[in-house]
Amino acid sequence: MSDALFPVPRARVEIAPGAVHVPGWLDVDEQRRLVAACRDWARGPVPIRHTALPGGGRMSVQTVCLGWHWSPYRYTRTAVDVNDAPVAPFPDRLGDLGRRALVAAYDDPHAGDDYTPDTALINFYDGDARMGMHQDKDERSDAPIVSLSIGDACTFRFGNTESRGRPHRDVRLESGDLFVFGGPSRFAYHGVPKVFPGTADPASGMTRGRLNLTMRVTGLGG
Ligand SMILES: O=C(O)CCC(=O)C(=O)O
Ligand SMILES: [Fe+2]
Repeated sequence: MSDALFPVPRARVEIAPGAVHVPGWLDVDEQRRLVAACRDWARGPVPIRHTALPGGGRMSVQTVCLGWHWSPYRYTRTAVDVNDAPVAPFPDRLGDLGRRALVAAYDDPHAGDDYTPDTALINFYDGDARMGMHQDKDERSDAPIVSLSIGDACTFRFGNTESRGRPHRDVRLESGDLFVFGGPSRFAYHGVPKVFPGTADPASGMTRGRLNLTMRVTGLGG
């Protein structure tokens, strides 16, 4: 039976209360469109970069932001640690995608009604890039985080709200997967200990590396 004629809802997997993994949520056309848009955003007005850390190091991941610029550990309207350019606006169609994502993840037609993300962080992982366990806590809002993955698969480690340590669950995120964390899981520690090079399907638009886009509500207004 053809998927196109009889679309079947994707299975949702609840990883923790409020944290849901929806495998294969984006179809390949949506993945390709998003990759093309991310390539544009990566060029400027703020070029994608390895974020400098206060300790002197740099993140192995490369990041570019929309709506608000994130640098450790705050949001600003201009790229204070790059070229001081105003960041590209947060596009309406990403907000629409974010609202659809909540509907799918929480299996509730109204889950996205009041969701108005105003920033996106676009992360590119190549080579040995990874991301240590951290909380997304520079936002002044407890609205859910919507995370989309395209390209190489990775291990996404989803922990607890108390510490970087156990208990945690390792989830393999593949191209097109959606992961939402909100409610009691909104401030859970999470990270990406491993990316699996060469696992990307070129049909996704990514020939190498992993792209991750997270949408957030900063709660900063204006
Ligand atoms: O790449 C991912 O899946 C997670 C990214 C992340 O946690 C972040 O940008 O804060
Ligand atoms: Fe994060």
